[in-house]
Amino acid sequence: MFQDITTLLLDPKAFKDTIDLFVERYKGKNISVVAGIEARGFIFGTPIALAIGAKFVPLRKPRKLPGDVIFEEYTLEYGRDRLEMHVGAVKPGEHALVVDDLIATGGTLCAAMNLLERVGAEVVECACVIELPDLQGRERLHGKPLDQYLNVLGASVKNRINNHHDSAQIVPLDRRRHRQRKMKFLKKGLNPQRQSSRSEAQAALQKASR
Ligand SMILES: O=P(O)(O)OC[C@H]1O[C@H](OP(=O)(O)OP(=O)(O)O)[C@H](O)[C@@H]1O
Ligand SMILES: Nc1ncnc2[nH]cnc12
Repeated sequence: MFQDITTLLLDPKAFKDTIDLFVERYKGKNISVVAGIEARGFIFGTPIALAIGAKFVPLRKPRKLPGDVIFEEYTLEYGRDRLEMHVGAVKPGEHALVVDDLIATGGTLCAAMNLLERVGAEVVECACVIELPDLQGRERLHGKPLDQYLNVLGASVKNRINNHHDSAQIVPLDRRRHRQRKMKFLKKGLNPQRQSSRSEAQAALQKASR
């Protein structure tokens, strides 16, 4: 199922509640960097960074950042991708929080942590709104705690949001929508500039369209 966070964003009170819950946890914890993962990690990461007085460092998909970058490649549920970070954005010894909307296989968060650790930063925690526990993404976090504030399986915080904000339910979209998105991703893999090889992407496309 594709887990969609845009319903949460439609309700300003619920969105603010969610951000506040992260801020309560991280304020005063000596975190100087919030690293947000493109694209949905930017939505949650920037307000958290502003509220705790940390700088915001975007971790972006290939060829988006204008300066010199270091990068990490990783595998997703369907295909491969790559995250990039500007050289010099994070200094050795800094304390970092990684923020994304969702952890599935953990490949994306693992790549983000590797980038930060390669430049000598310490990753304090990874913060997400949703966890898909069946995919066991936690196991790829190098032992770093995952802090999740709106667990789709019904953690207390999700209940707080869902009980108080009728329009803010996080809803799984139907399988057709998820499949369409997956096909779109795999088609992008047919572009030789992307990380997936042409033959890998074609094989995956055939499998997905069965
Ligand atoms: O735990 P993982 O298996 O690595 O998957 C989680 C990642 O997948 C989604 O992003 P996606 O790669 O679809 O990119 P997008 O947000 O730019 O659409 C999501 O926003 C996470 O970043
Ligand atoms: N099931 C899912 N829903 C939303 N985003 C995702 N990214 C990876 N898997 C996902």
